[in-house]
Amino acid sequence: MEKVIFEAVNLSKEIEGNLVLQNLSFKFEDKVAAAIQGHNGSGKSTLLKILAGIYEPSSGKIIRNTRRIGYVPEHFPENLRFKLKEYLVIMSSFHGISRKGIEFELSKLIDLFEIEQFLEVPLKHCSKGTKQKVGIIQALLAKPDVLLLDEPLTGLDSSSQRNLIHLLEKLKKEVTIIFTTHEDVMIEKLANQILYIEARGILFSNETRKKKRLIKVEFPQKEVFKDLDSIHIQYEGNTAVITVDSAMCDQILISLLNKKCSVLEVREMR
Ligand SMILES: Nc1ncnc2c1ncn2[C@@H]1O[C@H](COP(=O)(O)OP(=O)(O)OP(=O)(O)O)[C@@H](O)[C@H]1O
Repeated sequence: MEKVIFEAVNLSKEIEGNLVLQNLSFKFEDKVAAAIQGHNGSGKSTLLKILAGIYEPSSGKIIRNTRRIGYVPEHFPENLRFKLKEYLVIMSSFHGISRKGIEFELSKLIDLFEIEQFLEVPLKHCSKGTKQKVGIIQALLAKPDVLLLDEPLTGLDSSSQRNLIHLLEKLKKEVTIIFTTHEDVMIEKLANQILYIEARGILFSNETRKKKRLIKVEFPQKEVFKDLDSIHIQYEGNTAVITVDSAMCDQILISLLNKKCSVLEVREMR
């Protein structure tokens, strides 16, 4: 079982007399890539701000079992006079990175996000996509274990969207990513959990796409699977392809090995 990093229990949030979120209960596990979905005004950004600790619930509770949270708001500040690199150096010092460490940390992220050619460009002249990357880099400089992204694809053209999704796919191996979005492509590529908020703030559904693993084994006889009847098994001659929740994988592997099965393949599925 993965560590639970956020748990909401009957969480409600009222802003200026308006009940925005009502009685939400959910969990996010460590290293999840979770999408928060819902119509305009359903409360997605508000929920993200609660996860970030910018807002506290009006009632109910939120348990944050995190070390450090990186939050990237939907809109990067307008009209910043700093040049891109100058701005990131200033942000690094806010995060307590030593002068010596700054160049090293920044160069890794500058390479990863491919923004080398814009380092001396004033931020107010950078494209929306570049500013979005700067926002994420700024959050990553704090070495967060959780990255919260509010509508990261808004305003980006389709190639910048693909580019950013690709980066996030790399990052999700290292860090928990929770994002709000209206873009199906982002959910399809990244999310293994979806939290859906219905209008008027009521949680409509909380669909969890659990991580799955595929196990391929050679088996002596079909009886070895008789205790695994709730698990999806596809037979090909004397090999079987079994789909299991990742959390159950080790336990099932041990049981199959004990029953003289030969394991041919184990891999993560999306
Ligand atoms: N600071 C605030 N003051 C007053 N009302 C607010 C504030 N923040 C949010 N709200 C209200 O809370 C509701 C939810 O807003 P929120 O921005 O969380 O929705 P959202 O789902 O992120 O919307 P969108 O998809 O349009 O970005 C809206 O009705 C909004 O007007």
